[in-house]
Amino acid sequence: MTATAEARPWRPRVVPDTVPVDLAAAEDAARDLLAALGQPLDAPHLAETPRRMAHAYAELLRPEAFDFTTFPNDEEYDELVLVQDIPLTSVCEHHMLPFTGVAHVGYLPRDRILGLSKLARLVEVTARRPQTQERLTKQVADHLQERLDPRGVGVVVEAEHTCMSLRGARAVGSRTVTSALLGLLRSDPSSRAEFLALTRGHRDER
Ligand SMILES: Nc1nc2c(ncn2[C@@H]2O[C@H](COP(=O)(O)OP(=O)(O)OP(=O)(O)O)[C@@H](O)[C@H]2O)c(=O)[nH]1
Ligand SMILES: [Zn+2]
Repeated sequence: MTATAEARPWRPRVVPDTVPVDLAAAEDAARDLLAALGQPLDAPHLAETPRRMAHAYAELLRPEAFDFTTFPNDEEYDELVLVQDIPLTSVCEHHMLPFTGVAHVGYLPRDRILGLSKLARLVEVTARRPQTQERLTKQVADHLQERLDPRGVGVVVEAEHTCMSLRGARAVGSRTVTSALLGLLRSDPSSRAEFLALTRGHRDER
């Protein structure tokens, strides 16, 4: 790469793997599901519900492509970059019920820095599929490591799973915390401690 090319923003597109969505078939299936669950679908107030269910799930499962815009790290900034409290909505793959919370995503830059909003977009694109919280956390970290090649990556996710709070165990208010640390944020004790203290300190304030 020439010096001029390096000075420019670099914008590879992140395009999620998606398959075409058949909303009409989803609506029929939602109608069948509700009928099988004994719901009176001929009642006027439920007439539109299968269509809404199909659209709602399609929306929850529809990731949007985005540009992974990076810039040269001209100032050789070498401290932690951390975006806290990125809102998160995903769907648990076991029950297809939502889990919601926040992600804290950070990295230690090397040659390039990332457009800050791209950390939030990366969380969003990774969340819009049937997930476990552990996989979601690891995928965000791995993706950032592969694309940006920073010296370290840290991801903490805190979420409430409605499959555990609204039904089943009914553990209302319980939060699950997961983390993925790579590179120096995993191996260097002081970098690791700083990242975890910043994310934990933030949690304790709430
Ligand atoms: N590890 C992990 N488990 C999850 C996640 N989301 C939901 N689960 C769990 O997946 C498990 C599925 O367990 P099963 O026993 O097959 O399902 P179930 O009979 O509906 O279980 P209960 O929820 O306990 O009523 C439950 O313990 C859920 O709490 C997640 O993101 N990560
Ligand atoms: Zn679940």
